[in-house]
Amino acid sequence: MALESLLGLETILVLLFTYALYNVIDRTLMSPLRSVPGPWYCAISAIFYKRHTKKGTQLEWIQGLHEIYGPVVRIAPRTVNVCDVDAAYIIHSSHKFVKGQSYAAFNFTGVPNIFSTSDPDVAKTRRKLVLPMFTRSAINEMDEMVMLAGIRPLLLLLEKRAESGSTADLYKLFHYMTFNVIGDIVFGRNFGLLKDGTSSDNMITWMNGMRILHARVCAQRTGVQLYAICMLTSSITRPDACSWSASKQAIRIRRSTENPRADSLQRYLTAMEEEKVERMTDAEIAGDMLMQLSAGSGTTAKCLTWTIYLLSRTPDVRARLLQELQEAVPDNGTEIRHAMVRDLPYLNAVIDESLRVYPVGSGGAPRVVPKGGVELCGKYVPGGTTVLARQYLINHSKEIWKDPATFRPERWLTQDSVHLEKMRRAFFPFSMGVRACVGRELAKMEIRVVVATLVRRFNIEVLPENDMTPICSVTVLPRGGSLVSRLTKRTE
Ligand code: HEM
Repeated sequence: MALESLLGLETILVLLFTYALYNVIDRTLMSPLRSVPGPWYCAISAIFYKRHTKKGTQLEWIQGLHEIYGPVVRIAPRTVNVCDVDAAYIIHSSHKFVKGQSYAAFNFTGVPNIFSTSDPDVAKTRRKLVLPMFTRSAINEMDEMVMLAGIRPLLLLLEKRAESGSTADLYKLFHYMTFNVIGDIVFGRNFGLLKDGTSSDNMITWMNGMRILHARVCAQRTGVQLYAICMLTSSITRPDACSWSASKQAIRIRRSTENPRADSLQRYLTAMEEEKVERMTDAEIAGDMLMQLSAGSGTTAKCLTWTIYLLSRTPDVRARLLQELQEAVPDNGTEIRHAMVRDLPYLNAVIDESLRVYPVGSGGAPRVVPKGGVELCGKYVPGGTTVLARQYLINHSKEIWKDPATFRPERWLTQDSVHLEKMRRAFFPFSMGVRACVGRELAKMEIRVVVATLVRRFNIEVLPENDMTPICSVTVLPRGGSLVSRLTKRTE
């Protein structure tokens, strides 16, 4: 009888209740994070954070929490978000705060790459190899390759659409263009995606590989472990395998080529020799190559999408930009090259302002607090806690920016040098410090030339059918996933 009651439903309920109570006390009253403010339910469970992450609404949700609780908020039992520039510098400027476990989702070839590694030594070595790929001088030398693979075919296609009066989904075409560019300079193969807006070179398989990556990252972030089981099926892993074998093939071909051209892949292989990095496997090299494709395509394409969208909503800004471009490139038929527009102040202000309003790389950048903990904005955050200093939230902080939601490029041209310095310090859309973006110069080059060319050559009407509500996944993107527009050629 006694045994029966011991194993009975009541006992199980009591045990469950005790366990739940223990967890609640452990995560609230006993937790070393107890002094960090935040809603009580976030201290107990990560489910609320995960739900918003899954829906893509975490940025506005966390923004709301900061308005209530201040610059440091506990958003999950072991996760803290900070909306403070000094705290962001503490987190990102040294290798002490390593990347968290969630980055393992980017291990395309089964081993860590430049982006996913949490080992500071590996990160330092890989950055030494990758940085020469995208320096200013490297970009200048690759100018013609970028034009040939991406920008010229895009322009040709858009001119055809303008002539025929049909619409163009710029969101899709910008992705094709950025894929083409990385394909050419990193893999030595032109995907030819913009020939007729469709795929050659088995592009659909490549794209699927990227989509799978995206799903894998989301699954990891939202805790859907079941996804891992699906990943075991060969039909799903095939595109990954395809991208990997294509990368290995590119390395093999390059190594047997006698006079290779000076592209990104070649700069990487040369840096390997110069740095005497001998023990890297093909999987590691292929991982770094695929990382460029993943990090360098969607981000740039989305920044282009947001910039064209924002310009379509602000005729005054568009008119001022056009005037600057007409002065810089008087003949409408001239092909715009990077050197012609690189230093145009208003064009650069437009791009910076677009990256301020929609910092596309603001998906997270979580870091782990080192042993011994850290003080952020006067709050002690213990070692092992995941911390995030999201650029989107800092970019929309009323303490730094006047009318933060308004797209106003003029703010970057202010004569108030103190205020300008404050804005510049708070502005890090390419991240900052030891793990900052290595592809920034390439991205800026593509964005400058494409925005300048499109605004100089066309009148662009963005159709109202596009759902441009920003959502946050790995990047900040429009919910509708399109920018269907009608282009007409400008005559002067
Ligand atoms: C508008 C375009 C771009 C934006 C906004 C952007 C933004 C960022 C951000 C915020 C990070 C830090 C992410 C983190 O720590 O989790 C990052 C890292 C990185 N980006 Fe970019 N990126 C852009 C374009 C590119 C391009 C064109 C490439 C290369 C082709 C590239 C390659 C990388 C790599 C390899 C890293 C990892 C660096 C490291 O961990 O050491 N990105 N980027």
